[in-house]
Amino acid sequence: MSIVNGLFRVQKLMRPSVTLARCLLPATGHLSHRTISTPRGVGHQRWVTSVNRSLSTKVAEEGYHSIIRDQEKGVGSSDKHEFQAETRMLLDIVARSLYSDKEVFVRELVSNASDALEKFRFLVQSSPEGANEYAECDRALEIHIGTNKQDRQLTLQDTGIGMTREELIANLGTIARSGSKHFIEQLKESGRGSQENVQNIIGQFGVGFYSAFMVADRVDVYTRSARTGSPGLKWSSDGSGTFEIQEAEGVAIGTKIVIHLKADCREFADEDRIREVIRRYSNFVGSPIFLNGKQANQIQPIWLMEPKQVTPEQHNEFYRFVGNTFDTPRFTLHYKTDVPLSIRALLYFPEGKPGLFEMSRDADGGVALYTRKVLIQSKTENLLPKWLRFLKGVVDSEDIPLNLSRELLQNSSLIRKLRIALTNRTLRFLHDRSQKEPESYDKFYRDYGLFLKEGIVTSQEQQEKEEIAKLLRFETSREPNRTVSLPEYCQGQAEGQKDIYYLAAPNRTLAEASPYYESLKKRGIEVLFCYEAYDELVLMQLGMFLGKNLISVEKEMRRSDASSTADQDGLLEGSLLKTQIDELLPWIKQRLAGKVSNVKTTGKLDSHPCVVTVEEMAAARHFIKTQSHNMSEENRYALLQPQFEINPKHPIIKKLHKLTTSDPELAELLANQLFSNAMVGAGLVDDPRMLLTSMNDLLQKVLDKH
Ligand SMILES: Nc1ncnc2c1ncn2[C@@H]1O[C@H](COP(=O)(O)OP(=O)(O)OP(=O)(O)O)[C@@H](O)[C@H]1O
Repeated sequence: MSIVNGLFRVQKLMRPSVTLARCLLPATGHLSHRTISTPRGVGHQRWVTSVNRSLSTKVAEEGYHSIIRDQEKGVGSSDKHEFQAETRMLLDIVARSLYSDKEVFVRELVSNASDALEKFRFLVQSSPEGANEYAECDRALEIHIGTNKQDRQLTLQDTGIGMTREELIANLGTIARSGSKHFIEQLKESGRGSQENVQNIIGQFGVGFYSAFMVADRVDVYTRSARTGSPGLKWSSDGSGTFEIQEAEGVAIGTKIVIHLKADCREFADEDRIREVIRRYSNFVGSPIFLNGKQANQIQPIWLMEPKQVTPEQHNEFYRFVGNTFDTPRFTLHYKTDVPLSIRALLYFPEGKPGLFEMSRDADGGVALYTRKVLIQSKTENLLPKWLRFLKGVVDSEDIPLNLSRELLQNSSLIRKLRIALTNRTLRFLHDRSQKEPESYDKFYRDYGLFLKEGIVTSQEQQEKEEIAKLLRFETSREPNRTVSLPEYCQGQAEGQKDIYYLAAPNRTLAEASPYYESLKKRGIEVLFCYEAYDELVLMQLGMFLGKNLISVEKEMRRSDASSTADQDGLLEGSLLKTQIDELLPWIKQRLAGKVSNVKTTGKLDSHPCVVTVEEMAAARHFIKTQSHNMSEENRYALLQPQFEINPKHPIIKKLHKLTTSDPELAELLANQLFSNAMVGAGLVDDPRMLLTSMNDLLQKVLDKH
């Protein structure tokens, strides 16, 4: 008590501008040796810092500091409100949940308290009228937690922004939180699902304030907004369907949450249990957390430490804190630079595979932006490109002015510069990992390769696309079970090979048997095999790499006319004669009218009778898979413009030529079947069952003769 009184006395002695500066300081009370600009000007910093230091030392010496008092009391009548329907549903599920990690409610409430402190710090900082608009700006920004075993109570109190009556109704009566919204949506989709399902979803999103009802019979919230002249308020609910609000006296600025614990959750009234939970999830919260009067968190900004001095344990803890996660980081990128911008970055690559939620482009990024230890925004959009949304961590840049508004942050050229620098550094780091830890990198690539591909497709800069592309890996025609990068492929190219060839197929066997690959195989040219859906679209989007064109094998086949001219001259041994070809091509074209745009011969096939080529095979396949379902066959062919290429040396084609005169009906069935087969081979038929009827007609006709 005496220390607390002493503390306030010293604060009162400070001049107003100094006390304001005190609340602008990073709540850590740690020392910044730089001068921070405040709305009231620059200059008192060193003095304030030293006062702060002596105050915190004093607190530390005496070891006890608590603001929790049992002094709040509701006065007058109370208003009854109903929770929004979705909130009721959420509360209902949360209360009945057997979720084993109930302790996460502490993390959620501490995180809300910390947000409330940061919001206050930020508002005062960015508002020139800060000192007038807000009351008691000189109060210390802290979080206090009190346990009371006897009454089975847990209390969390912060000195942050607090809430007005309207805010109370909106914030604690409806679902504002994006995570909770997703939670409800998922739940609706899974038709409420099994208990296990519900638990997984809660674990994935967290449900914010409402998670308190996992452990509470009743929750009382006392709050007073920091805006000058705001009244104290009490919010109370048992989490069933309604909540009550009334005015209250004895309420300090900020928010105090009193949790009346359920009988089977009495463990959370135990100091040691809560200390353990704080250590696990909230150790690095940027403001001091006092548990029963003793500081319980570390609040050391480890991203500002020398990278070599941070232990793996510290990284693990910090990663769990910033990432809201249970795993450990697989890679850690911790670096600092002053050119071209001042950057202190600590970025983690998650160990776990990305969940469905992270895969969605709607998912938030996981990197917080600080400037000189002051949090500007926890999930800063645009700080990294969307495709790097799986990264967790912190970026601190002294070049970001303290009073830059969050809206301005979205479009700031500074943020753009930061993004470019961070992206380049991350790419360089991954490239390094691929060289120094190829096995770990390959595993990362298996888990997160899709994000890299998204980066190539979404990036606007060819140079950036190519930098990302260096990280891709493909098996090639040369050797099974071994992947190569694009630079390695280029190094292995024969002199004079101008292009990079790729082939999309579901697996190696189909790739090797592809008719489009036959001629390149004969020429001994290495081809990248793409087994993943979208790979070919990614390479098509990439277009070029190190000045070489990326060409699909289908395109290569279609574009080379030279050899087919040779065919048409009848130069190839065992081929149909030119006169026969001249008869056959128009005949086929007529029989396949409405389906093919052109029929020609090719010298690039050996064991296959024919293929279909289209202008851009990857785009065509994507179109067939995603958009062609409601389209007539006629329109589909009109859009695809397939070119039918036949092999004039192949026995079936030679036979076809004969049949055009000896048995035109059978010849027509055969031509149609060959075309349909080629369309299947090209991956341009979404359901091959369509072919069965015509195939049976053909078989029947052939078997008639026997
Ligand atoms: N201690 C607090 N002080 C002031 N406002 C609070 C406090 N706790 C909660 N709130 C308000 O209630 C709102 C709802 O809280 P909840 O935890 O459900 O979601 P959230 O914190 O907004 O979610 P998210 O973490 O996704 O941003 C908060 O956005 C905040 O405005």
